[in-house]
Amino acid sequence: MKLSLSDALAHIASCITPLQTAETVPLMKAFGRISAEPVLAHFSVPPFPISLRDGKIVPYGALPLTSFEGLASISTGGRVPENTACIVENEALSTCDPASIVPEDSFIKAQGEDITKGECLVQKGQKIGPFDITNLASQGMHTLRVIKEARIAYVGIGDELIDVQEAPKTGHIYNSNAYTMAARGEMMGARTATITHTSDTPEAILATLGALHNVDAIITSGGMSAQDAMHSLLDSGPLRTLFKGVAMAPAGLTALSFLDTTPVVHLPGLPMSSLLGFEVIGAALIRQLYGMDEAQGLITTITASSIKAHPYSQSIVPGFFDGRAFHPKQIAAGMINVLNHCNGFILTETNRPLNTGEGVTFRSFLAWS
Ligand SMILES: Nc1nc2c(c(=O)[nH]1)N[C@H]1C(S)=C(S)[C@@H](COP(=O)(O)OP(=O)(O)OC[C@H]3O[C@@H](n4cnc5c(N)ncnc54)[C@H](O)[C@@H]3O)O[C@H]1N2
Ligand code: MOO
Repeated sequence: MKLSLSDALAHIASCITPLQTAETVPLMKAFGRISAEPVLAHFSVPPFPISLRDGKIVPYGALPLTSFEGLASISTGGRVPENTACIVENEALSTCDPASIVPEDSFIKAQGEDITKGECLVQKGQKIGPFDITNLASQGMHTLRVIKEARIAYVGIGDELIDVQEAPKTGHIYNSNAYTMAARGEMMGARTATITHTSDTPEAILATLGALHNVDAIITSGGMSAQDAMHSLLDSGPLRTLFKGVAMAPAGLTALSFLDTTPVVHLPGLPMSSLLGFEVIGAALIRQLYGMDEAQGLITTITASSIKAHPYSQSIVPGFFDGRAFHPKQIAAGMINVLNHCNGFILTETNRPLNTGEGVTFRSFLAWS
C-alpha cells in the first residue's frame, strides 16, 4: 500500500533533523544561504532625516515666508536640520509663491523610515535573497552566521550505468539522472558531495553507500523494480525503511530510509520518474535539512489544456508556464529530452482530471534559484 504524498512529506518533516551546524561567511557568500540566527538592525536607516530633493530649507521660524532669498541650500541625501518646516525643491523657487509655503514632510525622509534600530532584518531559517543583502549591507554587516551547506551524495544504481567521461559500450547508459539531480540540488542550495554509480547487487549497493562519509543525505536512482536489489534491500536491513511507495505518478516507487543516521531517498531509475520524484521528495528533503517550511514561490494559474488523472495517485505534471497559463508537457516513462522544455510542474489531485481553464498551482523550477 503506497503512502499518500502528504503523509510522505509529513514523515520527512518529522523524521529528518534539520542541520544545526552554523558557520560565518562573508556577505556575498551569504547570498542563497540560510540564516542561522535572527539579524537585528544595529542602527536606524536613515540615521537622521534626509532631504529627497535639491532645494532650500525652510525653518519653522521663517514662516510665513515672504521670499526664498537667504534660505540655506540642501542637496538630495543631505541631513535635514531640526525645526525644518519643509524643503522647497529648486524647480519651485521661480514658480511658487513664498506665502503659500506651509509645513510639509513630503521631501523629507524621516529618521528610521527604512529600518528601525532593533528591527529584525532576517529571521532565523530565512534564505538570504538579493534584497536582504541590501539591508545587511546598509548596516555594514559584512559577515553572516549561516547554516552549514547540506552535502548530498547522488548514486545511480544499475549494472548498465557508466560515468560521463567513460567510453560507452553496447548496453551502457550514462548516469544522467545523478548529474541532473546534482544540478537541481545545487540550485536548491545543496552542495554535491559526490556523483557515483554502483551495480545492482546488495553487496555493491551497501559497499557504495557505506563508503559515503561526511554527507548529510544520499539520493539514489534506480533498482527500485520489484525484482531489483535496491528494492529488496529496503525490506531486509541494514537500511531502516520509513516508507516505500508514494501515491504519486511517476516515481510511485520512491522510498525513504536511514543508513545509520543519514537519510536516503530512493528514486526509481526511469529518468522522468527519477527527476520528477526528486522535484517533490528530494526538494522536500533539502528544505527539511535547512529547516524550511512548504515550497516557496507558488503561482496560481490555469491549465491551457486538459490533464488526465491517475485513479490512485497524484500526478506530477511538468510543463511550461508562459505568464498566462500552464501548458502541460506530454511525458512517457523513460523520457529524457523533456524537462529542458519545461520551467516547472504542477501536482494534480488523485482521480481528479482537469479541464482546460481550470485552476492549478504552478511550481517554478526558478523558485529555487
Ligand atoms: N513488471 C514491472 N515492471 C516495472 C514496474 C512494475 O510495476 N512492474 N514498474 C515500472 C516503474 S513505475 C518504474 S518507475 C520502473 C522502475 O525501475 P527501476 O527503478 O528498477 O529502474 P532501473 O531498472 O534501474 O532503470 C530503468 C531504466 O532507466 C534508465 N536509467 C536508470 N538509471 C539511470 C541513471 N542513473 N541515469 C540515466 N538513466 C538511467 C535506464 O535506461 C534503465 O534501463 O520500473 C518499471 N518496470
Ligand atoms: O512508479 Mo514509477 O516509480 O512510475 O515512476
